[in-house]
This record gives sequence, structure tokens and C-alpha cells, in this order.
Amino acid sequence: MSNTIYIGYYFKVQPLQPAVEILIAELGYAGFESFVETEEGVTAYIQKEEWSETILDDIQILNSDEFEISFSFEDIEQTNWNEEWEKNFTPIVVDEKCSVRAPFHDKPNTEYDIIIEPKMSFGTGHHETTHMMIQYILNNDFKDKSVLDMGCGTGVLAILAEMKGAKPIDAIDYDNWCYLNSLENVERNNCEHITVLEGDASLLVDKHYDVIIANINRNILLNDLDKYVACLNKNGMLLLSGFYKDDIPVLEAECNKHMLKLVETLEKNHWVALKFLN
Ligand SMILES: C[S@@+](CC[C@H](N)C(=O)[O-])C[C@H]1O[C@@H](n2cnc3c(N)ncnc32)[C@H](O)[C@@H]1O
Repeated sequence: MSNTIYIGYYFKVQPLQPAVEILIAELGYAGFESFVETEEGVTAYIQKEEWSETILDDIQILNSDEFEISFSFEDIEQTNWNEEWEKNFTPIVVDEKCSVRAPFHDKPNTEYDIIIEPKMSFGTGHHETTHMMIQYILNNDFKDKSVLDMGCGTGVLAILAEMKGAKPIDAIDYDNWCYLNSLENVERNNCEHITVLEGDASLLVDKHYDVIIANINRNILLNDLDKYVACLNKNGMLLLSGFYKDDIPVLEAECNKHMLKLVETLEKNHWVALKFLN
């Protein structure tokens, strides 16, 4: 049962802001995958196979004189994850319309109520990129649209798309935990139009979608964009996130090559989300 796959770092930060924001952005670049802001600072998780002893060497803010940052870290056993999660997870509400919560939280008074048991998967709404993608889904028409959620994590975005009337929906993730967790969450939220698939963009053969959502990272998006575009219907919409403001020019240029036009940009704590139309 001691199958360790994550390492948790517990950072104490003083004063908290903007240091926590900057720290999270830098850790994200270094390969850390999920973050929970705490009263003292932030807890950050990285997959053990992405970790090395020098993982914090390039985190500039740790050398800053303006902030005091200390940390400890430990292996997170797979079996401890739920406990960690329950300890740290507070429900989130996006634009007063959509809440993302765990099954043990009280039912909120929002139009959309998503219940997520995230275990190892990214996608609780706490991350800026998930938050902005939720905003895009809330603010766009999904009624009867066919949707691809690429890099689905917990399945949170696919689930909201179904709640907004989309169908059919494919939710794809190459990580086995995310695949299994999305299946669970799809069932938990009584979704009927979502097919969860384990794999990557190579699954996109003979597929066609009105909307493609991909919250992954700069390099994967640049690499797989042509495969997404090949299955985007005419008058389609592409929503991208998982990268920083500085990455916009390169992603926009690549999308423009495929005749996609950038029509909206969202930004939160250095992270961005882009909406393209073809
Ligand atoms: C930033 S998380 C986003 C999760 C969720 N969609 C959200 O918005 O919170 C990125 C997800 O993409 C998955 N992923 C990364 N590279 C991938 C690839 N090449 N193909 C499919 N999934 C990938 C990861 O396993 C992870 O679950």
C-alpha cells in the first residue's frame, strides 16, 4: 500500500502576498502540479517522477530579501491523499454561479454544483487555469454542442459543459489516475453524455467537435494544436489554458497559422486563458 507518487512541500511565507502568488507561478514552471493556499503560505505537490534534488534551485523568490520563506517536505502516500485533501480543501465558487466542492461539503446555493473527489487529479477549481476555464464555460453557449475536454484531470470542465447542455462530450487524459477519477466524478454528478478516454491527442482520429477545451501546458498545446484543429468544426471554439501571459504570443501565432482568431483573454495571477474562434 505504500505506493508513493507525490511529494508535498509545505511553504511558510511572510508576508503572504504577493509572495505566494509568485511562488506558485515559479513552482508551476518547475513542474509542481497542484497548490493549496493555507493560512501560513502554500502547500505544493509534485509527482515523484518529476522531482529531483535540485527542483527548487531556480525558484528565485526563495532568495528574495523581501519575504521570509521556509519549507518542509514529505512523501505523500497514495493512501493518505484523501486525508490531505480533506484537510485542505475548501469549496470554491466561480462568479457566484458555479461551485466545485467535495462530497462532504454542504450543498451550496449556486446554479451549478459540481461534486469532485479529486484524489490525485488536478482540477478542483482552486487553480487559476481551471477557474478561468470554468468562467469561459459559464459565459458561452454550450447547448447541444459537441465538446472535447483534452487533459480532463478530474473531469470538472467536461461535467460543467454537460450541465450547460453540451452533448456528446469526450473527456481525455493520458494519466491513468485522472482517467479513473474522471469516470468516478462523471458518475457522481449523474452525467450521461460524457465518454472518458485514457490517452492523448493520438485518439483524435475521425473526431469532430464544436468546442475544444484544453487546459494542459504550453508545450503540449503547441505540439498537439494541429491535431485539435483537425477535429474542430466550422464556427468552432477553442479554449486554451495552462500557461502564462508571456506565452500568449507564441500560442496565438501558432493558432493564427491554423486560421484561428484570438477573441478573448482572461488573466489571473500571471496565468491566462484564451478563447479562439475559427
Ligand atoms: C492542468 S491539468 C487540467 C485538468 C482540468 N482539465 C482542469 O482544468 O482543472 C492538465 C491535465 O492534462 C493531462 N495531460 C497532460 N499532458 C497530456 C496529454 N499529452 N494528453 C492528454 N492529457 C494530458 C494531465 O494528466 C492533467 O490531468
